[in-house]
Amino acid sequence: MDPKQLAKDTFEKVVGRLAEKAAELAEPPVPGAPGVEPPQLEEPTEPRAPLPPKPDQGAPELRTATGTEVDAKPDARAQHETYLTTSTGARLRDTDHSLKAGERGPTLLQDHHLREKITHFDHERIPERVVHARGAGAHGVFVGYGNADSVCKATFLREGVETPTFVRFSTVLGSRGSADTVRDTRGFATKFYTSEGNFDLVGNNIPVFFIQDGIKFPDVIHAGKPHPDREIPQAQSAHDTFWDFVSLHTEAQHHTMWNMSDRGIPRSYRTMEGFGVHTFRVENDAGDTSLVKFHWKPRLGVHSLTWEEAQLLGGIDPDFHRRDLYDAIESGAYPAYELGLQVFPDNPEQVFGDIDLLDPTKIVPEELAPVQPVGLMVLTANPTNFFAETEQVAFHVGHLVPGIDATDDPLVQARLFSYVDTQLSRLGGPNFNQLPVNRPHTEVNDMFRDGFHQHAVHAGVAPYKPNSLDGGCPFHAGADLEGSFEHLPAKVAAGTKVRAQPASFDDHFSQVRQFWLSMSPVEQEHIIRAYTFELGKCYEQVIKERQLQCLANIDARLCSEVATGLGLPAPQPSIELVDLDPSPALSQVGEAWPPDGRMVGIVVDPDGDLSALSAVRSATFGAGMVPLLIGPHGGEVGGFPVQRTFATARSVEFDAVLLAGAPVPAPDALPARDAKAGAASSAAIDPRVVLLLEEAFRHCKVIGAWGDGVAALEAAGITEAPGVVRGGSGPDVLTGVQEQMAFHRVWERFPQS
Ligand code: HEM
Repeated sequence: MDPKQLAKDTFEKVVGRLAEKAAELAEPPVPGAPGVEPPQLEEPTEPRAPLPPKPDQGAPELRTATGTEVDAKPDARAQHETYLTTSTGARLRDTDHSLKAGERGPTLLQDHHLREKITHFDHERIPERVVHARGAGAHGVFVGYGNADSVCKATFLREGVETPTFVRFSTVLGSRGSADTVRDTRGFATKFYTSEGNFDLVGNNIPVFFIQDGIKFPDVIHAGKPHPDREIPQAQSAHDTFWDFVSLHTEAQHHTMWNMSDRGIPRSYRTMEGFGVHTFRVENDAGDTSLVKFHWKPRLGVHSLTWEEAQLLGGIDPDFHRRDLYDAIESGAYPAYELGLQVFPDNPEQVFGDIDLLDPTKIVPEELAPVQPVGLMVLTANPTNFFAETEQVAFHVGHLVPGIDATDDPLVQARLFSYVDTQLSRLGGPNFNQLPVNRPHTEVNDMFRDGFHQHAVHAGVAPYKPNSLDGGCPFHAGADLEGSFEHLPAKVAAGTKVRAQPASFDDHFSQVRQFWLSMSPVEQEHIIRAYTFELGKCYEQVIKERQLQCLANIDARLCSEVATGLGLPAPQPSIELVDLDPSPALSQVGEAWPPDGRMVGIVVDPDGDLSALSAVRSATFGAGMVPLLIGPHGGEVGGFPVQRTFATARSVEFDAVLLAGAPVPAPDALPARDAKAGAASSAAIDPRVVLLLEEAFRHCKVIGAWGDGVAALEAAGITEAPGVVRGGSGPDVLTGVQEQMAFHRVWERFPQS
């Protein structure tokens, strides 16, 4: 079957089932799901703010990752019952007043409820993750296509097998409360609750890593985190220690180049690729092994913010990515990602051509080894409780299932140690795999006993094997070993114990140059600006000069333009530059993508002509996009709910802006800016709308206007330009807008931001 059709059918199957489930539950239909009519127009559309408390949705196989007895038991504390209890179940009459000796007297030590309540509160926080502290999670389902069988016997990849998943997206450097849209790598960690135990694919949105050996992980993280004396800057790489590290450890240059590209500021978690980074070894039913790299490909394409958008969002909506993921799922615009494999023959050297597959600072270009789709994941439900799920989820690269094994990549080897070690202190003891979000959906019989937060009541007297007291010796004759996990037999290169790495790890620049040469002109421009900004924030001259030397070893123009921006001379390369073939797959520009789940802001004027509004909203829903009405005030306009007001809306939130009217400022509003020559007076249009349009235009978004909306466009100084669709009926304008949105931005209008 045509691979694109297979992905479409699988997506429609999963989403269609959710629509049926929604209908069964007599909930509002899921906008965007195939076959689902646009919602009742008088109903508020998503996202609402603030969202109401979540009702029990009664769909455990899709809603929760666990399906365990803990979830099944009603918990009075979570059910908003009519009475409260202590933690041991005694009913409380009053939780608002402490027990005192008289109304104005001192509080009594006897007040157990006061002490219990405050003590529990005092201990609510756990340590944040040492890296990737800021994150957002979602539940999903993965469906295998079956074509991976020829290389990998893992059951979750078999045709039609459905496996629940939990995904946590994250930034790396910032603390738990930091902003989402900073320039950084994004984590993309997936837990598959397979029938053979949990498989965790703990990846990033960048396919290479800063270091080649995990022993340097504390060093690179110390360099990226805030300076230890002042604890600034937060969630930034634009500071001396980061650039000191990456310019001294030139193996980091490849990852750094990806960070400086648009990949460092994704539009959304929904429009981000994911990479397992390391090479894994897989085995098929016949026992043949191959080497593979895992890729996640978002169904909506790979899209980024502009730098200015990212900065604005840091102030306007620091939760932008978290909110975007949550709202998209709530509104039925389910994020979907295809899992793909690059497959390489297993060979003793573990190389593919000239590329060392054990070096995590190298990619294998897709043009040399295509990414073959093997299944689709659809994120179908938000967590019910952030702490219980997103915060307590514990991923581990060692959570492998039969048919998949790690390789000798020295980075993954250190990771195999690090994750459980950090989780022991983060989650307060050794029993965190009993937490609902971490618990496998298979039976567990691990003979691990006791320890902090032990929830299981283990029966028996012989937690050791073999034994002759607890009825069985499963590892002896007759035991069912079918389907057990085994490390795949791979030859280990024998040698002397050394602290050293192979010579093949020494090339730190050729693939960085390849990335640079694969970018479109506008992407190259963004990269130059990013380096210039970041190095411009460094104080130490020697660090800037050393990084310029690295840039000279990547590309002369890149180096000279950044050097000009810094006011420094551009050095000559210290190595011979190698021109690898560019890899067009690395560029984000040029391909058309479906519009599903895109946010369309519609500016309305309560006093204007609203006749096309209903049809435009329906058509937007019908195309799988989310229309958000932007009005001068809250409440309703033309019978439709206003989701954003001129005070709360900024163009950065929208993928396209439509103008259904030309709202004038309120009579008592501050005077607007001067009218522009040759255009309608901007003073005639609410200045907040003018700002919205100016920004949308500057950020190269598609803009559409009809009726009076055209006058508003002109008031913002926007006339004929690529990506501006004006005139005709509202639905016609939407059709034109939708076609151009397929490319995410109007690239011809760059560079302007
Ligand atoms: C290819 C390189 C790497 C990738 C793709 C990667 C990815 C990730 C991701 C996605 C997370 C967040 C997991 C979550 O959402 O809970 C994470 C956390 C973490 N990583 Fe890595 N990482 C890499 C390298 C390393 C290395 C080399 C080490 C240490 C030797 C390391 C140690 C950690 C630790 C300690 C955490 C926090 C885990 C927790 O508290 O649960 N990582 N990593």
